[in-house]
Amino acid sequence: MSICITHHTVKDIRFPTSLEKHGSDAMNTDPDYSAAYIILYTDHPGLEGHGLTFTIGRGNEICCAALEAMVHQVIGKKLEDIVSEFGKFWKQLTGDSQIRWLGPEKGVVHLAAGALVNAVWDLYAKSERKPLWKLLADMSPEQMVKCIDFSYITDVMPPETALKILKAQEKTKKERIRYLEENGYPAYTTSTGWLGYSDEKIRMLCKEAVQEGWTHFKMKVGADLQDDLRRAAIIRKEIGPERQLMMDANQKWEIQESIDNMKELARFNPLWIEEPTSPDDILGHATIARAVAPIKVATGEHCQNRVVFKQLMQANALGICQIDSCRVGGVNENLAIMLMAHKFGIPVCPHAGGVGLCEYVQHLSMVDFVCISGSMEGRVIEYVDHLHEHFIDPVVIQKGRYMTPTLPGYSIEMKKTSLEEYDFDTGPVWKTAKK
Ligand SMILES: C[C@H](O)[C@@H](O)[C@@H](O)[C@H](O)C(=O)O
Ligand SMILES: [Mg+2]
Repeated sequence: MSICITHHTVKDIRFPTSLEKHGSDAMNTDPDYSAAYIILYTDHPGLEGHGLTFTIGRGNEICCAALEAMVHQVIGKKLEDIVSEFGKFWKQLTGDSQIRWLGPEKGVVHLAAGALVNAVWDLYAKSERKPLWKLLADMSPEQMVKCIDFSYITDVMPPETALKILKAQEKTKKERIRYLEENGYPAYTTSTGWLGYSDEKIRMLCKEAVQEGWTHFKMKVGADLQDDLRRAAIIRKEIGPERQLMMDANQKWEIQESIDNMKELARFNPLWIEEPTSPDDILGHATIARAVAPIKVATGEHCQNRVVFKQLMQANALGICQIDSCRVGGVNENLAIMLMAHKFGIPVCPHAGGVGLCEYVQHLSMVDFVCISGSMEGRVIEYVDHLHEHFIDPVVIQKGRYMTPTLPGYSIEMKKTSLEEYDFDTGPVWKTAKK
């Protein structure tokens, strides 16, 4: 079937999550979970590609403007022409000779590229009538390698090495697909530990989450050490010594401060410390990693692109690789990052604290399991319990595990009513709030 992308709509969608401090952390104290949202229409009525990139409020309109500036690259194109040379298309999109000056491959333009690229993948998966993870799982190693732009990473991951890894997993792929469909993929919850929540609320949410079968919990730290120690004690008491506790400082600390604070917090036996300091400080992360071991250093939600991931890995600075579905340029770049993580033996535990990110990243971890690492060992997908009701194909969690998505697409399409109500320009929710 030949499909042509004919036109598009970009929407500035925002949810007032800051009102109840959902999603709050030491750095981001009042996040309004937001999405620069794009719909690609085709010459087949009803067949659309949806994609979004996540921001936390003000500035979402800048991502929308970046999307408008780059969407010409897909309008009028045939889907089959894009996806048959997907890696080449990706390079052309992110390498636009004028827009590239705004990045390259970082910040607003790369966030927007993520939304656009993911919308094309959503359309591709819908046209093949498969959920995205299955579309990728069914690809041959050669086809998957063709989706990747290997620029700047061939010293670590040349296409031949990628092919070798994928071919090695090919033989046992079917067994893993079956296992995944029966058992789902392990997850952790962040929703019990947002920084703006009271001690009572945290205690209550932890009790509930233990009842629901969660085994891994993440808490926010970084605003005040004494508060962190008190809250960690509450959470550890509620979840007991066996369940895992992770900590996230959202870039708050200096290098020495990270080391000193983790010495104190180590008594609660955390599995990892996430984003202790600036996401750009590769050698700083390496220093922290050496000092706080065996506690691991996790980062990625603000990691600009595959090149920075590569250096974090080369510098032994990264213990947990937190890919993000739209911080980098979408599915294609994440395939490259997951391949590098596999080569370095680093578990991929995606970031999903935002709107739509759980819906997105579940597919990526499933592809990692089926095609790349072949393992769930030491791997958990983040889960946050917010805003899933706005999606047509929301995530399904059972006993602290993600169940495999079954509807065609990338699970990111929002309901029409939600897109209308939460539109920052015209939606009733914001008309009242702005008054
Ligand atoms: C502002 C956001 O909620 C962040 O706090 C969130 O993405 C967080 O860093 C996470 O790891 O989930
Ligand atoms: Mg985080």
